[in-house]
Amino acid sequence: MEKNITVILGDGIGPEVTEQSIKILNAIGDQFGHKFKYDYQLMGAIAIDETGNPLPDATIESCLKSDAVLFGAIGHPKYDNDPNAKVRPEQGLLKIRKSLQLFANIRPITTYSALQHLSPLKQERLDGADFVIFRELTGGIYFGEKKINEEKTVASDLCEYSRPEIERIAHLAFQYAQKPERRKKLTLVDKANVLETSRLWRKVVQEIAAQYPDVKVDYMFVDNASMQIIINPKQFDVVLTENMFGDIISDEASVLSGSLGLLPSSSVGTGTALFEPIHGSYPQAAGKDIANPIGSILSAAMMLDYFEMNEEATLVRNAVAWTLAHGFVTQDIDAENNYGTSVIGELIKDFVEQKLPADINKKYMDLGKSTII
Ligand SMILES: NC(=O)C1=CN([C@@H]2O[C@H](COP(=O)(O)OP(=O)(O)OC[C@H]3O[C@@H](n4cnc5c(N)ncnc54)[C@H](O)[C@@H]3O)[C@@H](O)[C@H]2O)C=CC1
Ligand SMILES: CC(C)CC(=O)C(=O)O
Ligand SMILES: [Mg+2]
Repeated sequence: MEKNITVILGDGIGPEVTEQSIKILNAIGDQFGHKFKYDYQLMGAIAIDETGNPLPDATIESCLKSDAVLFGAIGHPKYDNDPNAKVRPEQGLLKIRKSLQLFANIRPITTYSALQHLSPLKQERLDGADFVIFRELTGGIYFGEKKINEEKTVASDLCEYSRPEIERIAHLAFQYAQKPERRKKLTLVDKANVLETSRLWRKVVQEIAAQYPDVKVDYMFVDNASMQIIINPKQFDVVLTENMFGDIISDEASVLSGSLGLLPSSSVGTGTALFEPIHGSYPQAAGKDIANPIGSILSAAMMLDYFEMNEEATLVRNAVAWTLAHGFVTQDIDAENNYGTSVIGELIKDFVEQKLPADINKKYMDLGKSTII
């Protein structure tokens, strides 16, 4: 198969984690006879520096023509620390999501037995926790009208949702909950005791639920959900929620996995799908070869699933699980015994290429690691 992929490296650690995913996609291509063609485009602070625009038209044009988009991260402290900045990297990200109508951001929360010692939770609470967050991505407070008065003393951000915006992601989430591998449970996370938008979400979800009688639905306020994710994560199967709540609770849920650097996502809608790790540009780590590339690599695996290359995706996920189980981890997972971003990427690539254990042993013993395959 041949696939055209728009690659947006972005800012901070975006380029170095995405580079690992490209290595692995190329290895998958060689192994399975696929051709992945990449078109590199700009977005974020780097795009502002080079063109004055956080999302140049050329980037959107490339995305619209491609089979999928692989994205790293955007964001730079020079904008984060300047509340008066007129143009910001994040505007590029919001605009690409809107332009490609990526209304559903799917964030699987996976736990790895090899990493459970990292969690502050008791193991029995965590063992087997596995849920998927369906985060609405093109509506809500991130997209509502923004205002600030002339004196800069009062500001507001409008949170607005329409029935069709809720319906389309709710159907996707219910259909996902019906999959054979799921536990047929959907939890709507909202703040319906306070917010009118949340009451609309509840009403619409209650109506739609009737079309999915095999899926058990429950409703949870976001403040309680934030606590339940930590104390009883196994109760969740599919979590459906609005844009900002989904953004926040998914970063929180990454603690169950062991690091924000581990979690991938896919964003889907009516056009080209986009795949990105859930983390940001982690500017403190940029260029240091210390960031965890696994969130990006697993996003590439989600892209392979989207291309219906399921065997290929499974191989990448197995490779990731293998590295974690054998202690090949970055410093966010183990502060004392760790490897660089590029070594982890290289090792996952070697696994995908099914290099002989003896070859892998030699290579990684040279790096000072003795427990191999
Ligand atoms: N999708 C995107 O492009 C996103 C961009 N941002 C932007 O990123 C910039 C930094 O934002 P932060 O709030 O610091 O969030 P962040 O996600 O970049 O980093 C938060 C913390 O998570 C950890 N972390 C994140 N990614 C990691 C990785 N791959 N490996 C190991 N540890 C990792 C680090 O401890 C880091 O300090 C800001 O400009 C923000 O606007 C934030 C979130 C998403
Ligand atoms: C930078 C924001 C616009 C987005 C974000 O935090 C996210 O999508 O996870
Ligand atoms: Mg976020």
